[in-house]
Amino acid sequence: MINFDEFFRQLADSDHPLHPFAEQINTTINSIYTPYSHGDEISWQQAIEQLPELSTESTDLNSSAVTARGAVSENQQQQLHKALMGLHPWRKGPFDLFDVYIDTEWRSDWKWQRVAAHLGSLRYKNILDVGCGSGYHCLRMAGAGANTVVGIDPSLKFLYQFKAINYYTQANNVHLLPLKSEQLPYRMQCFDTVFSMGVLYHRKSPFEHLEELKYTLKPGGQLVLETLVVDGGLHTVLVPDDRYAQMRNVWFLPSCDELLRWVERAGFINAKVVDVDTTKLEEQRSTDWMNYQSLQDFLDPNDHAKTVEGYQAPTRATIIATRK
Ligand SMILES: Nc1ncnc2c1ncn2[C@@H]1O[C@H](C[S@+](CC[C@H]([NH3+])C(=O)[O-])CC(=O)[O-])[C@@H](O)[C@H]1O
Repeated sequence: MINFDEFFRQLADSDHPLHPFAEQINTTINSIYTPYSHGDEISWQQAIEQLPELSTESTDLNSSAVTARGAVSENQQQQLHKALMGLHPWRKGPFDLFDVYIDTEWRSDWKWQRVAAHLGSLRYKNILDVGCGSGYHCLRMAGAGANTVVGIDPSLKFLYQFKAINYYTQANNVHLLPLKSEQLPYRMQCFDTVFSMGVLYHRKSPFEHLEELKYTLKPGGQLVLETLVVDGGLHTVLVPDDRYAQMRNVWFLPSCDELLRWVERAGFINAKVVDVDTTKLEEQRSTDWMNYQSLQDFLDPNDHAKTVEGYQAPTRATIIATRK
């Protein structure tokens, strides 16, 4: 099972920025997470139990693959590979544990490289990563010197993947919780930076999401918002008829200008687009560690500028803004 003891142990310190919310977060987690009520959780737990005991001699949270190194035998590597494969599919990474390289579906390091260049220093910051997946970016934030990183994601399997990784990377200031942003305590106003990357388009109400993000931040805190956009000017928004790039749960894809307007109307200032990037086939692809379909299968085979549904191919913008 996923155990949050270390998180709550740290929150018991009255100086911890999340201290005032400990009880409320605990109540919420208890109301939504009943160990082993998900049919696959036993097999994920078994994968964790099969991880070999290895002693981490060094870690590197600052290079493209989040890395743990140490002495390891060939036998132990095989055991590690097998246990980690028990948590397939691996979507966000890459990771390198004792020379077992988890070549994830996404080169999340490419996104981090595009985004991190515009953030300023993360040193001593308290950070929230909404929709954190396996926690890859959370670990990169810790590598950049963050004080505390809280990642939230409703998908329990990602928490197990993080548990496996952090068993070796041992970043005890990074915590993943099985929460949606809607389930966070209202008006926490305790984070210096909030990331929402790849989440806004999954929300039926983008303004509610922007409000949730705003109230997690201290006044003057920084929003880092990454989401799918379309070409066009102000007042341009795509609402797909049904699926978008085969995804069922995609709702609003604004143009960059329209997105900036949303962010400012939601109560942020100094909003600016720092990056726009059309996802390349090399950035999101099937690998041994994610052997289902991937971007190539979601694009028009005759015209990679379009999705199979005929929409603009996935293009993502990153916006940085400040809470008023
Ligand atoms: N309401 C919600 N609250 C919190 N998380 C949510 C919610 N809805 C969906 N998610 C979670 O948001 C993540 C979106 S993926 C981005 C991962 C990472 N950030 C990345 O930038 O690579 C999308 C992509 O593939 O880019 C998933 O893990 C969902 O479970």
